Amino acid sequence: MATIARDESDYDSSCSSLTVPDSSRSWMSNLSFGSRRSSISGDSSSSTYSSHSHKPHKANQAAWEAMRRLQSEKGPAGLDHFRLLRRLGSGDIGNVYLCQIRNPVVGLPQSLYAMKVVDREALAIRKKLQRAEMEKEILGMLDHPFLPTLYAEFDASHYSCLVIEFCSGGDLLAARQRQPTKRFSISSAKFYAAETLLALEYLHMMGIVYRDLKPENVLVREDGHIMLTDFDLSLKCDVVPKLIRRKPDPPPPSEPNDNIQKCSTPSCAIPIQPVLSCLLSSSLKKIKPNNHTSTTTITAQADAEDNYDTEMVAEPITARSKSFVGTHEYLAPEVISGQGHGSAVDWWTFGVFLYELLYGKTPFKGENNEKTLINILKQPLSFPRIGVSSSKEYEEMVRVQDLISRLLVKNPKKRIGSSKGSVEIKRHEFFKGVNWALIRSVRPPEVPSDLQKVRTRAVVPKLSKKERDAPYQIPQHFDYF
Ligand SMILES: Nc1ncnc2c1ncn2[C@@H]1O[C@H](COP(=O)(O)OP(=O)(O)OP(=O)(O)O)[C@@H](O)[C@H]1O
Repeated sequence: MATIARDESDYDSSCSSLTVPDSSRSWMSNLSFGSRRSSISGDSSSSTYSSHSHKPHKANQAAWEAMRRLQSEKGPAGLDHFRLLRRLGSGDIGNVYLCQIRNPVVGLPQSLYAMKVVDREALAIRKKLQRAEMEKEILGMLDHPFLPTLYAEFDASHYSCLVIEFCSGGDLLAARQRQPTKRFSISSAKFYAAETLLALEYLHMMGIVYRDLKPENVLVREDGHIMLTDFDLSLKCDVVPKLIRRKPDPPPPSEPNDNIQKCSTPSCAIPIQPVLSCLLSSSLKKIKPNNHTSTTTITAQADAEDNYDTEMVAEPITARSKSFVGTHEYLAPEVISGQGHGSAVDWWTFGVFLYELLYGKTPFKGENNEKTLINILKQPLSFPRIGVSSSKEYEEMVRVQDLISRLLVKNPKKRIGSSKGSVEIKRHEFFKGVNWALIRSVRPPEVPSDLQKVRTRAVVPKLSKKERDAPYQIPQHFDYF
């Protein structure tokens, strides 16, 4: 599905992007689409770039160590330190290449990296340079098992190069299409959705609204775990983490699907106690999410004295944007209507994503993009009938449909996750039993086999020997226009 990119506005003062709104909203007539579902965007940013030199959870990685040693021995990384092996893919703002360090440090295994190369001059002409800048800034902030590590970034001529983690397993769209029924089993969908939810949770805690969730943007690592990629449509905002004290969950209702409009937040939740000032405060350092376990740890702490649970909520609820960004089939109603949107768009797209993983299609797809958008605004949610093989599977299906129904609520204020973020969603019955802290140690539904890797290699275009051996490898073939 094609990403849609429109120059409109992110107008909230708490956001790092401020541009002039496009009042014409004539996007329907001038979009172009490739084989991937493309995204729509219109962001800008003037924020400063954060350091990416400290990545605690990557500290033991050979790829990280090799890069660190390269830089300590040869100085700042540059294009001549890398050999580009093949093109992995292209998107709206750049090409991504598989690459290696040219003369690797002796004793360290040769690691593979992905290098995203964007042509700054071409992007400036297309007024998309700020999208690339935003992506670079966000990548520099990330340190999470399900998000990419930025190993190095440098400019070469008018190209900007980002060296990030390479995922050998392709994306979740391709993985879904490889399934005999073109859809995942409930347990596989739960696994991928749970890891994706943790990635979104971390992003929201960092004040980043992702805005372009779709299976194409969820890559599969060599070990079968996921990596959410592509941040050029993301919105960066301030976030105020809070600790909430709430009574433990009541026993589950007998009919989980009986009232989809009912808020999943237990009515016994007590008022929010703001205890943390902002992301930059020193107090936050104690809880800054270096990985997905930190939230869980805090959430699990029970207040033994009065029987309340304490949980941390860091949802950027004040984020506001009027940009028309995303991918048609995944757009939230509030994005289409242009009324202004915030972090709840990610929970809408999470619902569409879960639906697509399970049913092999998105819920509101029409004959064309215009009809899709009308369906998103007007059509009630419905689920196709699919066969289940046991009563346990049937119950799982009821639970997941209930969760999707709560995510795909057209009014963003009534959508699950809109006020407390991921904690509300993680608490839903569908995810009961998921070990959030240890999910990265769970065996994934598929671990990309060697055969798959060979297949991937066969379909990505190879660079010529001359191109591979040339000392400077500034790519010549950007298909921007
Ligand atoms: N880390 C990675 N490992 C393997 N392949 C990757 C990696 N990053 C990107 N790719 C491949 O490159 C393609 C383009 O990358 P990406 O989506 O980041 O580009 P983009 O220009 O931002 O795209 P979009 O038009 O969606 O904004 C992806 O579809 C994917 O196939």
